[in-house]
Amino acid sequence: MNRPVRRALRRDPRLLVRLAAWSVAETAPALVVGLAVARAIDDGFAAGRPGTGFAWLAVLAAAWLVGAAGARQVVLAVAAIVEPFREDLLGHVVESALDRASAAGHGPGAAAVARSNLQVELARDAFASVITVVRSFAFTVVSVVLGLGALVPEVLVLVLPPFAAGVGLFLLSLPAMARRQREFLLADERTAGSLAAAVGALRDITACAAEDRVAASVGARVAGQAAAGRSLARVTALRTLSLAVGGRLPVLLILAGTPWLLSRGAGAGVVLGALAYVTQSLAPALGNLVQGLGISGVRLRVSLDRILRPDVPTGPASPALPAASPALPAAASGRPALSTGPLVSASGSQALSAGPQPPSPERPVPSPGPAAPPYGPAAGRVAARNVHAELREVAFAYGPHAEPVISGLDLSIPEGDHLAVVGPSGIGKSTLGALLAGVLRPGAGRVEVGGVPADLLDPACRVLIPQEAYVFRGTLWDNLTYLAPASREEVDAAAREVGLTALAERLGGYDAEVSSGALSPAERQLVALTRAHLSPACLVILDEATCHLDPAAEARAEEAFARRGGTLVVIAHRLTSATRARRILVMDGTSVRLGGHAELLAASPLYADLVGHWNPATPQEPVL
Ligand SMILES: Nc1ncnc2c1ncn2[C@@H]1O[C@H](COP(=O)(O)OP(=O)(O)OP(=O)(O)O)[C@@H](O)[C@H]1O
Repeated sequence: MNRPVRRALRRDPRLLVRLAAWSVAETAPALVVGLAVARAIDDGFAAGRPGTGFAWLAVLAAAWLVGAAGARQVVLAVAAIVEPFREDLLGHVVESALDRASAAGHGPGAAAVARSNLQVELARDAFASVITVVRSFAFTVVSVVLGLGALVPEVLVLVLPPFAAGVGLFLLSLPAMARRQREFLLADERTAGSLAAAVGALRDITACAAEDRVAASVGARVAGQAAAGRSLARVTALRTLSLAVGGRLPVLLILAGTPWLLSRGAGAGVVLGALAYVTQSLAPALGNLVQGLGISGVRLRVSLDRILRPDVPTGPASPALPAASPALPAAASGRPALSTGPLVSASGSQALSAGPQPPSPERPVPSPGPAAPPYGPAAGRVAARNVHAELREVAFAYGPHAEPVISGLDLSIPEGDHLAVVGPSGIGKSTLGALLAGVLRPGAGRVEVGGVPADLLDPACRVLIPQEAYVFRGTLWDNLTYLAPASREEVDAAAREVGLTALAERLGGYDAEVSSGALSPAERQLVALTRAHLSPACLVILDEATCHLDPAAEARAEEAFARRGGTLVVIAHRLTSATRARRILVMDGTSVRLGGHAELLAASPLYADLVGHWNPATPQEPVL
């Protein structure tokens, strides 16, 4: 770790000489302050010679000017040392990235390089800060010792021992402090990283009903950070003690030793001058050292560790959610959970396996239906005997004081049903879909699927496809088989059924890389629909999942799901969806009505009204 630092310091000795020379100028006030105050009082104002007093104060003012000019040059000299250090580290980062990329056989990861660059900037700043602080401390101490020696050498006996004790205490506590500061820094980053990951994955977390697990995981990070903070606070007390001993005790000793100093011929000005040296120069220099080394030194170390030894786990710069992604259950929404890893096929395939056999990529998806075996639950989830959905006295509101979107709803959806849900926009259709999928929990009443509360149901039993379909960066094949492994024939068949074949060919086959941004909304919907079609779920909820498709493509996709078996709930975007369904649920806010198309036309004014706005002769249907 020290190599780049040593290299930077040894690169050009002239730079160090220049830095030292300007440091002398910068610390001119520290050298002069006590002397000027003492002489201004003893030889000037107290002796009735104000001219001499002002002259000494002018000397002090001149020293401040010299100090200011010196400080400016010091910044430039430090930059001259630090910038090559930065370039050195940058070169290392780029070379390592290229080496790793050529070893792995792909281009350098831009994100990794960007992260390392950030570490380089942090290391550069920390290095500059450490040089500044340590150098300033050394020059200030020498200046103060010289100044006190010139003023009244006896006072050194009162100042130096406690000051040395304070510095000693600080140096003794430094390793523990650095360690704990570093642990706190890393804990802080881990908390921020896991929070950022959780916020970025909120949709997936909700879809997978993984809120409790993610909250526990983030909570553990927060608790870890709190513990690191407490532990740091304990050593910080030592730091405060070292400041008190090194910076404040000399003041007390000078005050207590004033009679002694006066008896040795010192005047009141000398005592004041000695106090000025301690309070204006020595104590601040010690404070800066303690603060600067304790924080910047640790930052320098952590950053250099990350740059030079990226494989050493010093704490992720932007860690993914720990443990959450590999174990999250299959996405109820038909979307992958957090990562594009292999998790979903595992949980998705287990869902229908009657026994403990491992999932096989070639194993055909059993056709769901009343004779389907009990669904094996994902971890922490409950198996359902069937997917008969039952809603009893269900009420739901989006907040404790919000108007309920759904209230007193009773609904029975037998296994194998094909139900269309229609109603005006904002009436609660998606809310009903989310309750059925277990993504939302009812405020009152029960929503059960196969006798199991919907939110506790094994996610593999049902799939909810929302309006905005989710496609992750990866191959088309990975996107399609995300919820369950499938053979080539099965994928071909599902693609044909749903209407994805032409798109798959146009993209260049199943191995083509796809991403959300590269596909149109309709193409994304086709991918998500085919993925759901391939899944083992026996309860499929399409929440306007075909809204971007043209009417013919929508009809084809819906019919494919109707033929697929299992229970199908279509939250209709167009009324044609209703005419294809076996039963239609009309939601109108205060009540719901269930029935067939003809029956509802006669019995539900709202349904008749919705249909009345729709002229089947024109392609323009009312949007629900
Ligand atoms: N997350 C939420 N927080 C607060 N209110 C919400 C939330 N989601 C929906 N709502 C409100 O709940 C009501 C029902 O919304 P919902 O999306 O279920 O209706 P919808 O019938 O599906 O509408 P659309 O056909 O426009 O999609 C609306 O008033 C909506 O604004």
